[in-house]
Amino acid sequence: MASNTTNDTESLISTEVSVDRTHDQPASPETVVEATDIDVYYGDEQALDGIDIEIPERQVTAIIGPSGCGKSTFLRCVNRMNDQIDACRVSGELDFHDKNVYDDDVDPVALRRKIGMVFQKPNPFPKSIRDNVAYGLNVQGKTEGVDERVERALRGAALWDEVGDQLDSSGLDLSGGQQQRLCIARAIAPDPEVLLMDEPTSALDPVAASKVEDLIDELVEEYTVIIVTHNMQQAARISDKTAVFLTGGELVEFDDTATIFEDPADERVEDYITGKFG
Ligand SMILES: Nc1ncnc2c1ncn2[C@@H]1O[C@H](COP(=O)(O)OP(=O)(O)OP(=O)(O)O)[C@@H](O)[C@H]1O
Repeated sequence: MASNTTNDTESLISTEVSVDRTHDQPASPETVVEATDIDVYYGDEQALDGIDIEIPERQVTAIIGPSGCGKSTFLRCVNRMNDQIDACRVSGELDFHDKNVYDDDVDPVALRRKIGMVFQKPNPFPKSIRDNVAYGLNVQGKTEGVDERVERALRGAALWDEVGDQLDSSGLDLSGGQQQRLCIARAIAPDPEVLLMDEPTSALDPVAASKVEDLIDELVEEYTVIIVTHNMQQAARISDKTAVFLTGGELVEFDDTATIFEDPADERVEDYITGKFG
């Protein structure tokens, strides 16, 4: 423990945040995404300061921290969604399988097929369920096996049983929780390796949020998941690793989730986890 508040902290943790991740993990997983000295500026304002992190394959990595500390900015660095923000400038190296995604020869659209993204608010297109899921495949010009891939993605997103007989209905007619799982199906249909999730349950009711959490637990068998969450209980429940960002855009600690919540090395992390600030 980093400070002399050990007993207070333990009692808070035991009542408020329980780490119950049971996902089987390989002893030494491969690194799939590696950031080295990533700085991000919006105009003159620095949002991230020298981020170094290695994200392991087929695990859930949670990014937590107070509002404005750069969590979403980091997530958007990974698949270059920040390219779409004019004022945003990124420096440093962000490797996906040892290839810097900021190299000139990287096509961001192709990158985003490999590194899909799910947002806070479900954002299905005003199209049928089938066309929502097939969207990425259509953009790629894929015509063969589309129906099979739509079914596989909907099954993967735990939605097939609910919508398999109404694929021509509008995605907008689904409930919020179903819409979010539809967006997850859309993200996994092109067969990505990494799923970036930016507070994917915060707009959902508790039952729908719980379904998405269960789904993440299944998705990680096939995909690497990086999830931004404000909900520390959720991070403790679903993640293998946790990265704690603090104000100033600094990554102050990154470790196994159990270590972050039960025995953090940095006093500021302990203060944040125990609700002393943020
Ligand atoms: N498009 C943008 N233009 C200018 N500044 C931005 C933009 N997006 C984020 N910022 C600034 O960058 C900093 C980090 O923002 P970011 O949204 O990444 O933080 P966050 O930790 O995800 O916040 P929250 O938890 O509130 O969503 C903040 O100061 C924010 O105001």
